[in-house]
Amino acid sequence: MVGAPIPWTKLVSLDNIIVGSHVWVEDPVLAWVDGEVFKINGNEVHAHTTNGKTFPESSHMQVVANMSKVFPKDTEAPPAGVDDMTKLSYLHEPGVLQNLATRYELNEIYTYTGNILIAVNPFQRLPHLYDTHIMEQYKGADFGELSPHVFAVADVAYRAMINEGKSNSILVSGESGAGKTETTKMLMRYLAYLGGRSGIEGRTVEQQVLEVRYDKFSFPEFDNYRLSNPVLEAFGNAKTVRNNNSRSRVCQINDPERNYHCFYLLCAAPHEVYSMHTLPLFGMAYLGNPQSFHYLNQSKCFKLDGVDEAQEYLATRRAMDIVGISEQEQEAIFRVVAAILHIGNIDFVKGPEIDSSVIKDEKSRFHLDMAAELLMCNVKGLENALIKRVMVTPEEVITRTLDPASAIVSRDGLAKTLYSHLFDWLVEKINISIGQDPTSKSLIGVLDIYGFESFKCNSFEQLCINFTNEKLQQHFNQHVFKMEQEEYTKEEINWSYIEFVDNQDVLDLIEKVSELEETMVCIRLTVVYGGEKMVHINIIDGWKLLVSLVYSIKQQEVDPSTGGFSYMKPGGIIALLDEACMFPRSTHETFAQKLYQTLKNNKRFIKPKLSRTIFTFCHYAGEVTYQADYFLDKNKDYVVAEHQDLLNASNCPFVSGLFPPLPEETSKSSKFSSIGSCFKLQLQSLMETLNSTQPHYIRCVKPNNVLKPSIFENFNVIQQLRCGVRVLEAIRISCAGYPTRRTFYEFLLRFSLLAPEVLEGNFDDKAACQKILDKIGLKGYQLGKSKVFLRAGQMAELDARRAEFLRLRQASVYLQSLWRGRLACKLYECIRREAAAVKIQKNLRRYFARKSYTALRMSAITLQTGSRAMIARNDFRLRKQTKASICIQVP
Ligand SMILES: Nc1ncnc2c1ncn2[C@@H]1O[C@H](COP(=O)(O)OP(=O)(O)OP(=O)(O)O)[C@@H](O)[C@H]1O
Repeated sequence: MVGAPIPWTKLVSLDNIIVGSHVWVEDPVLAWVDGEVFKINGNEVHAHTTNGKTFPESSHMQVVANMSKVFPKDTEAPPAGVDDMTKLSYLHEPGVLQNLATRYELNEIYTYTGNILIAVNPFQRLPHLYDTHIMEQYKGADFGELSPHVFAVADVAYRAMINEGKSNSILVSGESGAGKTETTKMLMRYLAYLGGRSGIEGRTVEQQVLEVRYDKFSFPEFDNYRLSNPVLEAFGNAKTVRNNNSRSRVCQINDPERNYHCFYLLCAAPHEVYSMHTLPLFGMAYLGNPQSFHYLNQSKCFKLDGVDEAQEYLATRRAMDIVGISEQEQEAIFRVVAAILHIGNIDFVKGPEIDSSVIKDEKSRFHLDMAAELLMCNVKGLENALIKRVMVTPEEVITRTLDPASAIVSRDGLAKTLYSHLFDWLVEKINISIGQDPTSKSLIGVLDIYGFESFKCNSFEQLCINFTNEKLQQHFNQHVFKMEQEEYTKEEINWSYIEFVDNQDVLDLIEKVSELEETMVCIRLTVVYGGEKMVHINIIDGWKLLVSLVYSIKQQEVDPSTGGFSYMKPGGIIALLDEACMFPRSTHETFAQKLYQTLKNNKRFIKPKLSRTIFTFCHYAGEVTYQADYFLDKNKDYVVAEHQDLLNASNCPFVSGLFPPLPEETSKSSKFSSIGSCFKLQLQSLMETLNSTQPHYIRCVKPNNVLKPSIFENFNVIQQLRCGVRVLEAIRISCAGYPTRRTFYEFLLRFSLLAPEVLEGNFDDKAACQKILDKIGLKGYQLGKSKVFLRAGQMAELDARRAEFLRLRQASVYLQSLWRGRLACKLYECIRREAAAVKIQKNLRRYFARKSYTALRMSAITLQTGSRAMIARNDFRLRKQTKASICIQVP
């Protein structure tokens, strides 16, 4: 189901933002800052934000934001973040950003969004993440059981291939420097580890795996394929700047770019190599200083920091040996490379006839001779192929001369043709050498592809790259949508009304074919125009689109904007471009006019005011303005018949093999084949391959532009999440359905306080969840087999209710505590008084007790004293009487 893009504001219900809510609000410096709402005035939300960076002197500030720009914050999110974005209570941009930033700070560079892996470039080696011990842990582990990792993705793909015999693909994307190549290497290494090391034909599995197939995108001009193999790297990679607006790199480069590495490698090749590989002509390929070649000295950048080109040359030769390129073939390859550089140094001056040219001087002639010798072709033939053209008309064969400017175009055309055929040969050779097992029914494809591009100046290359990304975006949308559906099916919930955003309209704008092309495989039309006969043959043949034009019409009579084919209803830009390319009088201006005229009512097409050659496409990732200036030249991939004949007749079997004779019909009539159409077909084929596989997505994110560790630039990352990495797109799709899922247990843990009675006695988790949701009166949610599925915004609603409940509880607890305090105070007063009374009583009692005791004691003592005195006196009297009687007796 297709619908309009869903704005974020709709995805998270805003009704639940109330005073006291914790929220995210937009910030000009940090993108998003968190805060607490203290006032709501209509649509205005007033919040205290924590914004140390904007106002370092005060950690708190107030902001007023529009309700639509305020998102709820999960105050209960784990401090270390969550390893899967779908575990976030609120799936929105600030939440996702915060989670990635938190994890990045802890060197947790991988995070899942469902099955998609997000890899944030650490810009520092983290060897502990990739050692054999870790590989062993991920081997066979369930997805999601261990921390997110590239190994987990590779493992799933590998298991699916081994256990179910399914083909799998892993799509790695991200902008330049985001870590795609590193990620791809890790994937390859892990797959090689899983595959063991039982080498086939003496090569290890790792060696074989690390040589990637590149049969789908074989235009070296486009940097949209990744080259892990050193051979392809040398021939298909060049140093580029981000704002790469150059034309085909072989003939023209911009400072500070470089041409393809192989040119510099050959210039730096050590002398002894030539003598070691002493094949007759190889010594001639010695080039010396790159500065002396026109194709290299247009830029002042000749060397790459830290790269020893002589060593690289030897490494490339060794890699060529490994992929089975013979010594003779290697020699021929480098002869062609050298010849291209010599061809670039051939200059022309005006010849004696009108509109003719001749070789400029002795120096140019030297380079002409060198080129002819290296290509092993006739020197006069080469000269003629550069300065003359043969016109074949039904009536006669006319030879016409070229002026110096046209001769230079012809020269550069020859150089480009040579290079592109050489590159195609290498791709083919390497693919054969990898040698897929013909009996194998399944594969794992790793696609490392350039991300969406939008520069100041965007040309045909950017259109092709963005076209690719539109295609992959559609594939991604459909895949994520499918995954969602699968989850819903698994949980047995109803999902019929889920919508997602489709970009088919942008794809139509680019690739839609004209109505005639759509319906016919072979069309032959004859139009009488200006009294002359014009035949347009359009053949769609499997993967190859050959557009042939045979005309004997007086060229000036053709309307350049329509080319006379006004009856053919054109489709998208590629069809319009092909049409323009077929007419000699088309210019970039007439092409742009045609676009304005044909696409003026298209919602995705904008004609900037006052512009004559600029047009804007509204891509899924944003608007991109293209300059039509070089579109026609860049789209034409024609092999000039003279060049074709010359090189086919070369005495070098390798060179002549690069230019096999063309089929009879084509050789006569076909001069132009469209890069755009070819690209479209290759892309179609790639999509078919991808559609036959189970895809896995890895999205690489570049956290900063200074390429340093521990720096997380919020705006930079948001931009990538929105456009390049498309994580937010996945989230959007997910938000269109039931973005929040919680297992019954998790749900009860969080929300049972809203209906504590459901937990009394023995209870069933699902029934308890149902009771809670019924009590709250939520509509539109679904209960699956193990999870509660909530619509966008419902989590916020539940949280708001929970927060309200918690606030009420908090308030009543506060009141209770206040009253308890007062009661306690009163009680204390009583106790204090009682204690005082008891103390007084005690003291009095003691006093009286003491007093009576003392009196009693004194009485007793008095009594004791009296009685003791009486006894003593009696005793004394007795003794005295006794003594007296003795005295009386004695005398
Ligand atoms: N997982 C990683 N661990 C450590 N460093 C990394 C990792 N990923 C990327 N890097 C660092 O980032 C740099 C750029 O990464 P890489 O070359 O893979 O980017 P890319 O996306 O392929 O860029 P381009 O498209 O320009 O080729 C690497 O040279 C490396 O220093």
